Amino acid sequence: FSQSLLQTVFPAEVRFASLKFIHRICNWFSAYCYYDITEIDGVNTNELYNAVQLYLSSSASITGNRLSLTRGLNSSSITFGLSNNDSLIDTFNGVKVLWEHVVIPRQAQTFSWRPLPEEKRGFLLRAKKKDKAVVLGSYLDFVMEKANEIRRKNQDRLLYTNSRGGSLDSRGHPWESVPFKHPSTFDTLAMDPHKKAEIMADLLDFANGESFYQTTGRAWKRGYLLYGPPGTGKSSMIAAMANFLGYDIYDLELTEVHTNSELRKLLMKTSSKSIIVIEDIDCSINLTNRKNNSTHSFSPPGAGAGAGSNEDGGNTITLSGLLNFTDGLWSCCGTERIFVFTTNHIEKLDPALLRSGRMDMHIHMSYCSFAALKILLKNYLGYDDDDVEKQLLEQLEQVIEKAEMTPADISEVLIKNRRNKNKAVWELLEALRTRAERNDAVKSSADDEEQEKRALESPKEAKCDEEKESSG
Ligand SMILES: Nc1ncnc2c1ncn2[C@@H]1O[C@H](COP(=O)(O)OP(=O)(O)OP(=O)(O)O)[C@@H](O)[C@H]1O
Repeated sequence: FSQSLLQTVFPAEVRFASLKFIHRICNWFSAYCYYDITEIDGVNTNELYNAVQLYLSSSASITGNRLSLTRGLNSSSITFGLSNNDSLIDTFNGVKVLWEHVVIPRQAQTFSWRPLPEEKRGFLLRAKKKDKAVVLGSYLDFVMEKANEIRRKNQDRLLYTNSRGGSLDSRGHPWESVPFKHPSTFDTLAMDPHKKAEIMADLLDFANGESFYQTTGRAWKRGYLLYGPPGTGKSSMIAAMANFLGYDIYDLELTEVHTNSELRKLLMKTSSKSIIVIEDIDCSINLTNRKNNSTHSFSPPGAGAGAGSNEDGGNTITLSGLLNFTDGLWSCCGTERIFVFTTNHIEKLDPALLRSGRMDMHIHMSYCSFAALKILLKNYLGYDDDDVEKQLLEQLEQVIEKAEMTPADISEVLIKNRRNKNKAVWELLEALRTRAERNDAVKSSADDEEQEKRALESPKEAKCDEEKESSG
């Protein structure tokens, strides 16, 4: 009765104005301010809504009692989220804020050009008025940043390769991609633990070094040169680096790139937080010494003898083009990028590539050491130090260096007998011994040859010395 009386006595405009007035007074005295972050902002999806949802998924997974679980397309992990109309308190730099996930049914008659979700979703952020500056100034930026990080971690990373002959795909992109699923990690990588720790620390320093690179005025990039015999784990190391940092990999096939400008365009289309790899750099292009080549140009194998005459016109990549790719102004079109070159023959590389500052870290991937062998025994057979007889372990240690076997060779022996662990270790010892003996034999015959050569040369040398003395 009162409601209908009020409605007849007071017109709608008056009621609306008085409600607004009461609201304003309440707001005036309230210690809090509120922010609405709706899922759809007009007709566009609100990026901030998605970011908040992801950000809260990290805190909700720890503290929430009731969570909504989702798993996105192309993702291998489950994300947690706040349930409908649930709330959660978050703290940032000592400032407490409350997040509420508000979900209300959308009115059926709402008109829109595109189909809208049946529910109207949004986040309500409540903060103290005195903390308004912190919330608007840095908290929301922090939320966006954190969400990007989580998105990168959740999403499967991609392995890119440049398209054949520099052709573009349907989106006009020069890179083709597939999900990157290589299981290699620093735990599975067999190498000296100190070296491994050093590389991991270097990678972490790089990834967390934004302010360092900014204050020193250096481009935020780093170069690694991996060298060593085939099968020592260079590719596995690259995969481990990507898995460790959560970066995408761009596997650059240099033989498919014909000019320096093509190389630059490829670089421009790579994203930040990525590893750009050129494997077997000594085989990819004909890297002869610059001094021997007046045009400073190198043609991919099969590009023809006269290809070096015109930098961008012919089928030519120059060493300077490659160095510009990693070093010059173009290398900075994007941030947080790692360049990795691999080679089996470091001696074949042009000194310009090896000069200090060009490749920041040279990593020698060597034959399997005893420390690396222990990692392989653990990975393949589940053996710890105590599980292998002490004597057997000592025998392995004695021959491993002499045998000069790569981790790939050792893995083969272990895989073959992995159902019979004891047999696997004995067979490995046998293989190591055979290799060590063979290497000893080769070495001693090489020594003999050297001695014979010296003996043949020595009479000549003696004669020379005599002549020198007499003329002196
Ligand atoms: N250091 C290592 N730790 C663990 N596994 C290794 C290691 N080195 C080699 N392997 C094993 O051997 C296989 C071949 O290794 P990988 O391709 O990484 O060697 P590579 O040095 O890149 O060889 P290439 O120079 O021929 O490309 C890998 O699949 C891995 O299983």
